[in-house]
Amino acid sequence: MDSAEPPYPHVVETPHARTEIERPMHAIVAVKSLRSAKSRLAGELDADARADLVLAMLHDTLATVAAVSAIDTVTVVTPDPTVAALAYSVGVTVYADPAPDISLTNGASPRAEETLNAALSAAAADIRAKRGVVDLVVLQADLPAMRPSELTEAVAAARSGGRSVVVDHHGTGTSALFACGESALDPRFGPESARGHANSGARPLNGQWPGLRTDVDTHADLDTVRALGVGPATLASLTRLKATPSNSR
Ligand SMILES: Nc1nc2c(ncn2[C@@H]2O[C@H](COP(=O)(O)OP(=O)(O)OP(=O)(O)O)[C@@H](O)[C@H]2O)c(=O)[nH]1
Ligand SMILES: C=C(OP(=O)(O)O)C(=O)O
Repeated sequence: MDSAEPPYPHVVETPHARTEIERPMHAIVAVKSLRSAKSRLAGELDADARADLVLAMLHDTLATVAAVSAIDTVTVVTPDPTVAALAYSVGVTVYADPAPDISLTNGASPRAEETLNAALSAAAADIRAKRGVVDLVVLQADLPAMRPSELTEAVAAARSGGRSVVVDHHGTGTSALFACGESALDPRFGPESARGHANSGARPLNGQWPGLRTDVDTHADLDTVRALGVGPATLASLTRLKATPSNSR
């Protein structure tokens, strides 16, 4: 981020004219246990550094979502008490990640994406059981360069109906999955999820949304979001990481 810029240029409320027929939109953000988070960065960052970065990116992602008036509420689904504490501290609802149903996996350990998709489906069902037919968006938790204007535009495009997907910057993953109206969420996160969502009927959304499309899994992704400009929590975390000799690149 250019030091001449204001500290958090992307958290500026974006104007959104709510029409009478619009349903409330609820965001769901999943975060796994900090102990196992960001394993693809394990070669360069130790567990404490990865946890610090995950919390910082979550903080910035939630701040951006909070600045989008088209999104009414946010639920963080997580089994992790530290993540839950952060979510509570910024006024977000927490849905405790249900334990994986081993009976569905014949007693074998479920694959990572099975537990993620099960957690997302359970959170979505809980929200709709409590609030009726509402529009839903699952957002990645690691979108530190996302701007409110990008998310506002994506929400507007998704409102035209059904299930839709924001494909990530690699073209293979999913940054956001929308389920509007009566549509089931039917999450298919995991490897090649962009194709999984499109093949199951989700409409890919078009838009110049580099921040929204850049979730962070690798050091190359970190370089990309740095170049786009990250929020203050992520910037501070990256500064702390740089200051730790064992984590320098
Ligand atoms: N609540 C919940 N969130 C999950 C689960 N599995 C993954 N997630 C979250 O879903 C998002 C994408 O998950 P992954 O790409 O598998 O995990 P990651 O920590 O981002 O990165 P890697 O460990 O490198 O795969 C991240 O925000 C994860 O924290 C789960 O079982 N429960
Ligand atoms: C799980 C996904 O995200 P990631 O890029 O973090 O693996 C996905 O895109 O479906």
